[in-house]
Amino acid sequence: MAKEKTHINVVIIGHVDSGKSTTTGHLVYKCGGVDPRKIEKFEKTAAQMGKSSFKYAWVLDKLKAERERGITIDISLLKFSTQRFTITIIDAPGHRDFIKNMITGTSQADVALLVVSAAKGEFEAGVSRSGQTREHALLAYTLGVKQTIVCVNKMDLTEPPYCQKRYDEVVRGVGAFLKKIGYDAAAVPFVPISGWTGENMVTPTQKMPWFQGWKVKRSTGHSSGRTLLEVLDSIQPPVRTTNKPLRLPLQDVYKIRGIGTVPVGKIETGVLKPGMTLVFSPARLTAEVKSIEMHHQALQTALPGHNVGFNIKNVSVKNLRRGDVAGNSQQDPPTAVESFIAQVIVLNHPGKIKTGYSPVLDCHTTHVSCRFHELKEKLDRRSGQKVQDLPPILVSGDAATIKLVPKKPLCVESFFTYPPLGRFSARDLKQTVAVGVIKSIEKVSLSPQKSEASK
Ligand SMILES: Nc1nc2c(ncn2[C@@H]2O[C@H](COP(=O)(O)OP(=O)(O)OP(=O)(O)O)[C@@H](O)[C@H]2O)c(=O)[nH]1
Repeated sequence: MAKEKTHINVVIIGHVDSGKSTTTGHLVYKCGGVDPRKIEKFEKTAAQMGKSSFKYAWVLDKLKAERERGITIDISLLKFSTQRFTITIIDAPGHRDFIKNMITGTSQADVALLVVSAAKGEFEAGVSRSGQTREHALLAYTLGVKQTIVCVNKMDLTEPPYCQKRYDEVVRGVGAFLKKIGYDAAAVPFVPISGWTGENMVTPTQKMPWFQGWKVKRSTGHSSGRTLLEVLDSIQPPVRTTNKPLRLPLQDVYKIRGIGTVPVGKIETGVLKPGMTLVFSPARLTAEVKSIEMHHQALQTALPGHNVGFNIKNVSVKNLRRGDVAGNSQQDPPTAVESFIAQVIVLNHPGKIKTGYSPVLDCHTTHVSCRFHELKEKLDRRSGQKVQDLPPILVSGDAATIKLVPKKPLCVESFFTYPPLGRFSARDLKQTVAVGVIKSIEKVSLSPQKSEASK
């Protein structure tokens, strides 16, 4: 039996219309992740509607519609295999509520594929102050997505087509702000492609002889790739924490005909098995796991990194929601927090931040408004050393230790104990105003409610 390939979650991010859906749909199609008959059907329908350029983008949307009809219990929409990995493309968020969905999807990812258009004016729009290219890269970094690959897309639309000068210009622009955010620019590969024509996606292109591949620095030495597929295959397998207690932030909860309540999400730490009794926090519910599925296959042991759907007994779908965290009732079960202490960096807030400020915090899959209860100390941004006790205000660029109090029930963890549940970004005025790492939590001292049946 062939050794099972490592499982990797990839989230596709980038400015509106940069080509995320087209590139994703075309890549999965070329890697055999989509039934060719489906593409033919999409091609015919798209042509009839005069939208033939949308045929690959529809792959994503149609499969999403399938899922929403409740005919599958896992969220992993698109799966395909490369030489080394089984890759799940995490739900590419639609237009509505984009940032929230993008953050939730990103918080589940091991790798971010940042799609940047090289077409005239489109790159510039994406990196402008109102553009999403920069904000998405910042959110991916903050939410702990360790590896990023930049697809320089729409190379067929540069002037002249497949122009090296334009590619170099985009690489310089994006590399500069990735470095500013904190990425090790030498470890971020760039790949010129056309998501529409398929150039340089899975086979080397003749149209860009000037591109001989990208050497990336890895802890295991250097690896390189020329096509998008080769670069995806060169990523560093993520370190999975199986030796910690279970933490599974819910991405969504479905009611599946003939099965019952099915929460879905990515296992961040620990393992999930049928028969386990779970605690859900802050819902304060307990329930037994009946079955687990990933990519339509039943699992007896689900591991960190796995995007799973699992069926639970005696809990109604309306009592659980995105942002609840599942854990093992026998091993450090998750609980809600009264408050938590975090190290926060203020990014681009137009005014002055004082005690009482209450932005929305995005942490793992949850979005909850939290009050800046006490500005405990101002820190030197580089060294982290204290420079002032109880600063009266904070402005852009300041770093501080802050006590935060959630305005609604919230389950988060210290970064040291459970890293994926211990980092957050704060949003206000429709932009990311701060990022933070949780140093300690004060737990709510309540025992979890029994499941409905045992009441
Ligand atoms: N010529 C050309 N057009 C492309 C390419 N990639 C995408 N497009 C077109 O650009 C438009 C937007 O593509 P999408 O894939 O929907 O972009 P997106 O980033 O998913 O868009 P949103 O989900 O709305 O943010 C469509 O008309 C695509 O056909 C490309 O490589 N070359």
